[in-house]
Amino acid sequence: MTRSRIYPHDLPLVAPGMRIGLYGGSFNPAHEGHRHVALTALKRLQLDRIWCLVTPGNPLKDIRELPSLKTRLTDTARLMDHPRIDITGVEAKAGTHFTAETLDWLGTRSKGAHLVWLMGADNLKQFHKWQRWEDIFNRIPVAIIDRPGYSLSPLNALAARNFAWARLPSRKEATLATAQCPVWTFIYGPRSELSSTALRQSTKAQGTHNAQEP
Ligand SMILES: Nc1ncnc2c1ncn2[C@@H]1O[C@H](COP(=O)(O)OP(=O)(O)OP(=O)(O)O)[C@@H](O)[C@H]1O
Ligand SMILES: O=C(O)c1ccc[n+]([C@@H]2O[C@H](COP(=O)([O-])O)[C@@H](O)[C@H]2O)c1
Repeated sequence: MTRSRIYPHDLPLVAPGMRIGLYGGSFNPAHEGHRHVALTALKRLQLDRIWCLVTPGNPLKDIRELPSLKTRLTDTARLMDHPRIDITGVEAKAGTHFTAETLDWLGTRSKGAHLVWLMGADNLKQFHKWQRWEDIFNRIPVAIIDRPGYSLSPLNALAARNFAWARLPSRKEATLATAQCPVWTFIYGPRSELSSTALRQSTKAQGTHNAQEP
């Protein structure tokens, strides 16, 4: 049993004024670093809910070995296990792989809510490669969560430089959800070393090790 609800094909309920963090990810597999990001955002941005948008496939990643959406939804819910963190596979249903398209699709369906886009600092570094990335900045507040190895360099990346003037200072981060776009903030604080890449590598190494045992 998990306290996070799964919405395989639709969205959780929205109430006017609700502050919702949209947390897109591959979750291949989900790990405690993801939970750390979600809990940090809930607290520091004073959000009501987080929706984990489990992607049908990140357009910038090789998805040939991506586990099924169903597996990733179940595992992410088990990992998050929080009454204010919901898990949805709605992007597959909507047929959107690109975040800008997801935001188009969410438009009328989340009317009255204050949405915030959440991502780790590694994604800020390559954000200018995302489809319509400036459009994303112009339409939704963005929160970047610090990650080991990415505390400084992403701030020199194109997206951060072009929108430097729209950065909200940390002392005001709790107002991000209702601030006027473009607006973004970088959330510093405790960080998690975990990554899906490291977990996949250790699972693979474990498999090789077991296969070699007599
Ligand atoms: N430890 C972490 N600290 C901060 N952000 C994280 C962390 N792990 C994942 N994220 C962020 O969570 C989102 C989903 O990440 P994803 O599911 O791709 O996990 P990942 O560990 O980054 O995976 P991979 O190693 O395969 O790239 C992304 O925005 C990513 O930046
Ligand atoms: O829209 C894009 O061009 C785009 C490019 C790369 C990643 N994304 C989204 O960013 C989120 C994080 O992806 P990932 O693989 O780093 O977990 C996920 O929701 C992806 O769909 C979106």
